[in-house]
Order: sequence, then C-alpha cells, then structure tokens
Amino acid sequence: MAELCCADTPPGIPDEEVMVVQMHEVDVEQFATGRRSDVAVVDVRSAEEFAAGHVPGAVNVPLERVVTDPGRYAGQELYVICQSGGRSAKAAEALTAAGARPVSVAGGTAGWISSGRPVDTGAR
Ligand SMILES: O=S(=O)([O-])[S-]
Repeated sequence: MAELCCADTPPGIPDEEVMVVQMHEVDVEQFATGRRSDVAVVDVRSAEEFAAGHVPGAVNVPLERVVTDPGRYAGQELYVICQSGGRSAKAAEALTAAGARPVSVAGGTAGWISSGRPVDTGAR
C-alpha cells in the first residue's frame, strides 16, 4: 500500500491502495497563542539540545525514541516540537500513522526563541 502525506491520489494508483496520512501543523505564533494546556508538548530533539533551552512545560522524547514506539501515543493529542520543524514533522508523520493526533510546531524552538518568548533550561 502506498503511503502519502497531504496529497491527492496520484494518477495510476487506485484510491483503495492509498492510505493518506494527514498531518497537522501550526506556526510558533499559533502555538503560543492557541496552545492547549491539557495537551502535552513533546520536544523530539536530543537531551543536550533540550537541556540548553526548551519551551516551558515541554518534555523531552528524542525522535529516535518516538519513531521506535509511536504506538505508545495512539489516541493521544500532542504537540511535537524540535529545533526548526524538520524532526517534529517526521515525528508527527510516524505518530499519525500509529493513531496519535500530533500537531507539529513549524519553526520549532528556534522560532520560539527568536520571537522573544521565555525558555526553560535543564533536563526534564
Ligand atoms: O530540528 S530540525 O530537524 O528542524 S534541525
């Protein structure tokens, strides 16, 4: 079965052979102003990157761990964030395919910091 993200069925592939993986994304501004307090923020960067500065309230689960066992988040809503949006998009794709409902923060922690918002440091 072909797997597609955010696209219509390409020509030549019957609809029944396509599984569409729909990913949700917000930018830093939308995240900052619309963040739901009941939804976890999972930072998928390395422990070292996380300790150097992260969005307050985020928990660190490096991408390798997320993609090894995405099913542990099945049925859950969560925000995923990384440095600038690359790894969080990968995490969101794996999580969505495993039945979770992730929202990737485009622009990531770098965007958060450059917008002047506060960061926490240290492990969590
Ligand atoms: O964290 S990143 O993959 O966007 S560089």
